[in-house]
Amino acid sequence: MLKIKNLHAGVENKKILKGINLEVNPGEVHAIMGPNGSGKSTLASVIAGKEEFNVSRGKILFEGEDIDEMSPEERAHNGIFLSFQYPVEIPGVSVTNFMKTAINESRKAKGEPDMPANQMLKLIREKAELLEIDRKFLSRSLNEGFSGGEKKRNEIFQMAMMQPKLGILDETDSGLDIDALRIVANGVNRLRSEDNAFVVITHYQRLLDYIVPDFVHVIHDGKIVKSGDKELALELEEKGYDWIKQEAVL
Ligand SMILES: Nc1ncnc2c1ncn2[C@@H]1O[C@H](COP(=O)(O)OP(=O)(O)OP(=O)(O)O)[C@@H](O)[C@H]1O
Repeated sequence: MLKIKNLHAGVENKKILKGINLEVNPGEVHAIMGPNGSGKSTLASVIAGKEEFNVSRGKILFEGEDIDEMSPEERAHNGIFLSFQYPVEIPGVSVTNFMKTAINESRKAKGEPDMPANQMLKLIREKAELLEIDRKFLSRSLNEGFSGGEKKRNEIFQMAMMQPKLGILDETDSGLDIDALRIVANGVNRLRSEDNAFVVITHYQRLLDYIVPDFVHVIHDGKIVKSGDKELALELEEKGYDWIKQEAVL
């Protein structure tokens, strides 16, 4: 689904990613960990197409297609979802209405008609139930006065509604408490299927007790320096990152 080959990217004169290789197949969950400032969020942003970053070398293929020229919106319409890409607060626009607009925009971009109202309602009900979201929450103004946990719930609800092929969750600086951790983990677990894939960027080994990843990768200084399974996350929890940094130098 996603193939990243020798990706080099940065901002202006600063090189941040220095040769990332990563392959994500349908049905897989990949966790990305690594010390502060190693390039994790940048990787998420570059996959999503955020314009402040430049790709200087390498390629990102999504379903076999080079996405370099695609705008963030086109990438989203093609099935790439990045959490918190649009953390906007819109007074007077409910969570539900925002989602209706987002879904119909995406359909319009693909040349499809608006989703019929009854189908939309069914989808909203189904996803709200799946994620145990209270009806009252759906009528609140988007992000206005949301607590950290409510923002997470909204984000996971957005992901559920958009039904992306690839969901990228950047949890590195989101200050997840135990409830938010469960919201994210349950959301991913319930949405996981053989047809979609998730990349979860996190500092929280604990999150990976709930979402069991197929692969764990460690980024250091813009490169993936170690990959393994969930045991690697436990090892990192125990030993920290120094041994990995030393291995990377050797
Ligand atoms: N827009 C930007 N302009 C300048 N430097 C940036 C920008 N975005 C990221 N960087 C720098 O690139 C490096 C990698 O940042 P990034 O946010 O990708 O790291 P991270 O691994 O996600 O870190 P953390 O774990 O602290 O969230 C850092 O040195 C950061 O200061």
